Amino acid sequence: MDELRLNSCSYIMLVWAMFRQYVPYQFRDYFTKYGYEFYTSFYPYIESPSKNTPPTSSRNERNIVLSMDDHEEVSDEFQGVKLRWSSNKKVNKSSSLSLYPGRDDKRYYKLTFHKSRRDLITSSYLNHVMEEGKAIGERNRQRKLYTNNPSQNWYGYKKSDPTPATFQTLALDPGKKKEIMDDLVAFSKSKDYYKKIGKAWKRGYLLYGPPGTGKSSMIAAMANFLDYDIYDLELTAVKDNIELRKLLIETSSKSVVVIEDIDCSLDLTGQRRKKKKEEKEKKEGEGDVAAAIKEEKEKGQDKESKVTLSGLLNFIDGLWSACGGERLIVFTTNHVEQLDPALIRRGRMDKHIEMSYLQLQRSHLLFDTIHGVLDETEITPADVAENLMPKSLEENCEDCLEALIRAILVAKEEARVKAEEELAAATREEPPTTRIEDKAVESTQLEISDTVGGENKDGTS
Ligand SMILES: Nc1ncnc2c1ncn2[C@@H]1O[C@H](COP(=O)(O)OP(=O)(O)OP(=O)(O)O)[C@@H](O)[C@H]1O
Ligand SMILES: [Mg+2]
Repeated sequence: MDELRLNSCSYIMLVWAMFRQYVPYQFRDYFTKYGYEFYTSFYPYIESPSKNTPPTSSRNERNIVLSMDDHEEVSDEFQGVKLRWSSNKKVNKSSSLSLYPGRDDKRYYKLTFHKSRRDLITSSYLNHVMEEGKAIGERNRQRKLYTNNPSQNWYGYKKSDPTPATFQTLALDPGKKKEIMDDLVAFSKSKDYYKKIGKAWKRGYLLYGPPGTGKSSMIAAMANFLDYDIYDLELTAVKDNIELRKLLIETSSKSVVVIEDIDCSLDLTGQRRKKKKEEKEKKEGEGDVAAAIKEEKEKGQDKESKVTLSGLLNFIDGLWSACGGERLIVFTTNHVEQLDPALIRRGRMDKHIEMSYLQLQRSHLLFDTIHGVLDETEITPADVAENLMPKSLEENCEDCLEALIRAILVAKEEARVKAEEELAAATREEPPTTRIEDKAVESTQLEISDTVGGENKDGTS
């Protein structure tokens, strides 16, 4: 038996070697194609990875993409109609002489269906395939975070992965969170609406609130929720309005263009006010003040040659903003009151979202303690996130919550001492010196033992 097997293998090897030696490359393809069809008619399995087209997936892709091998066939069904796709290649005549035959062959897919269903296939099936292909491409594209870095002759974008914050990880009033998510979904599905009213398919969001309240986290959550790229635009790195327009044109659709801390990105907000102030001072004849402002203006002349308020307004809703679609423009600021009203009016910043100090939801035995100490203490989600983060593997939920209570008490004591200092400064008395940490830790022990060790304050255990 072994001898027979050995002989048949050697015969096959001999035939294969003669085939590759004497059959010209162009004809080989016919033999392979019909040989393949003959083979698959007996062997119903599909092998993967196939020889020429291994499965592909990029770092961030969620699914593995299988592609077809040469001469492979795949059947499909659309509205009850059976179709067959086969992968083929057009052999390039010159490639038979080259060292690497086959490298310049043209590969294509052939679709086979019954001619009576021609209309259905050409009118709806092919569109369906294109839409599906686009949707898969969108789902599998690797989203990126771009920033504008000034370089020698043009502003390029550096790419890296978007940050992981999501609406699930964002501590925010549930009603407010739902309102924002619904607004985003409505925007992403309103391509036809914007087309009908003749408006650019874009929407502006202004996120404002104290430092550490989650503005940047909200941007990442919005981009992750809609699967958008993020273009983090550093205005101070932009040479002038022309450059700004160029950067906008280079942004792709399905993206969020972000300008963080807009109030201090550039002195945009003061420009109008400064001009008004100059005119007012001039009218009132206070020559020296006007001269001083004029001199300051000359000194900072190069600053005004950068992006101007009108350049930014055009950036947001001028003609340029209509090129490309499905884009969010997000500004963040800690000082919304300092922004020029024209910059944040509806139509530019359509939705204003205030990110504020944390209101804690009822969640844990220590809640009452935290709620009690939280009165009049302003604490940002950033502070809470930092203190709730376990500092070692041994720390558990209780340890983190106690660390949070300590931090809140320290913040409260700091606020009390600061208020006393301000009061003393106002009435010229020396404030009592108190070591904040000792006082806070002492009252923490008191608070926690009341709640956790013994009974709750209200007598429940
Ligand atoms: N609402 C929140 N929910 C969850 N984590 C938050 C929230 N707000 C802040 N954080 C945490 O605090 C850190 C700082 O938050 P973030 O950078 O979003 O604040 P910010 O409002 O942008 O601050 P700044 O105004 O200084 O830029 C983040 O790493 C995040 O983990
Ligand atoms: Mg921020």
